[in-house]
Amino acid sequence: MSSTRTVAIIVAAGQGLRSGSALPKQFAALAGKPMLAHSHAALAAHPDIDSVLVVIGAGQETMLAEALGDVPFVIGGATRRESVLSGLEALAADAPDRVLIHDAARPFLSATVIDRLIAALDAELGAFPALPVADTLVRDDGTPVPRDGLHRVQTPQAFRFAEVLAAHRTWPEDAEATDDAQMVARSGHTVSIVQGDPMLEKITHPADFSAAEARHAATLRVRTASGYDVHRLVEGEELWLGGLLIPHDKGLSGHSDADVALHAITDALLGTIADGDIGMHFPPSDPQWRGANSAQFLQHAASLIAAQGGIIDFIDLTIICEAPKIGPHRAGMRARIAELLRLEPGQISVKATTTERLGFTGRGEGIAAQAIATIRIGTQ
Ligand SMILES: Nc1ccn([C@@H]2O[C@H](COP(=O)(O)OP(=O)(O)OP(=O)(O)O)[C@@H](O)[C@H]2O)c(=O)n1
Ligand SMILES: C[C@](O)(CO)[C@H](O)COP(=O)(O)O
Repeated sequence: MSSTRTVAIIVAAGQGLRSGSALPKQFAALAGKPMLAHSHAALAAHPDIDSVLVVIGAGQETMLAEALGDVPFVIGGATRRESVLSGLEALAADAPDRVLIHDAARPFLSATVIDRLIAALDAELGAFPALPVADTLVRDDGTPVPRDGLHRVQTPQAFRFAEVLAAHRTWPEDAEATDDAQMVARSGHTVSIVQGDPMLEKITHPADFSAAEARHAATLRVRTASGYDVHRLVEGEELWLGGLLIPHDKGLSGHSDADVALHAITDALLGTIADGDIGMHFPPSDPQWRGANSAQFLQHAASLIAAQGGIIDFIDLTIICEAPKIGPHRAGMRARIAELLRLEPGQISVKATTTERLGFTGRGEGIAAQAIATIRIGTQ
């Protein structure tokens, strides 16, 4: 194990005014979680990064806690440069060897880019990712600007800690600097370029959100999983099925409301992320789930998928019973399940079959349900 200590700073103290977002953009939802949570997870999970410090604006503490829970943070300043300096100064008392400085506004950070930066730091004082300019460049009056050797600069930017701190501390107040690499370079140090990543595009304007969602969706892979459940039909119980209370002479019995259809879908969703089954998340032995509305089980499974950046594409549910007739309730079930999963009814299929009076369903002793869930999710 290396004795070199590397810390990451994420600057997230901006207001995101150009983004048109109701929340400061770094806390706005993107691909199922707050934008900041994406790069924080990537940095925190990297084996060469020892810790992550977030720099937020004054008054953004609650939004940070909602986005990431209890994580180390400091308060930044009125400009990006001031926010970076706040982060560096907070680390200075117990200075790491190396620091990566990253914009929260660049959410999709891969381990590969971090690897490239860390490798470059073995030989250089600093390194940053960049992409060559591919478009023709012109000035306002249409005069072409030669694009040879021009790059679009991204973050994280990686430095030996002492050098970047000194560059920030000595930077003239009135001098302009749009990133940290140019500050270190102007102190006379070599800062090298590593290959950037189109996924690291900065989110600045309103249209950047949908473009980022589309870039993220293109990286996802399809997964399917099935769920199956059975509950006993008894007299004296309400019948909850597919999220609806259905008039019937019997109801399903179980520890919760026994909505066998929602249970099958919940298990199918959990299956797509290989996260056990409904009994593991909501043990029948736990009294808090006695009589519980199964909608919360379904929504919990959906939230686990969203937390991994997954997208639910389709649910196919089959209810197996002799009675009640499902046809009259099909549209209501599709609408309710769609509402609970924040999908469109067109993404929910509800089918029903009898077993020709055979077996426990045929004798009306119970209802069975099976579901297949299809989602898209990242592979990392
Ligand atoms: N005072 C500031 C300003 C910006 N940033 C951070 O620097 C990154 C890049 O800045 P930018 O995209 O310009 O974000 P905002 O300043 O929030 O955007 P706007 O200028 O539209 O308000 C963002 O992660 C942002 O949160 C910061 O930490 N402190
Ligand atoms: C640091 C940066 O992301 C590198 O491209 C960029 O300079 C930030 O600029 P902003 O004007 O603070 O958004």
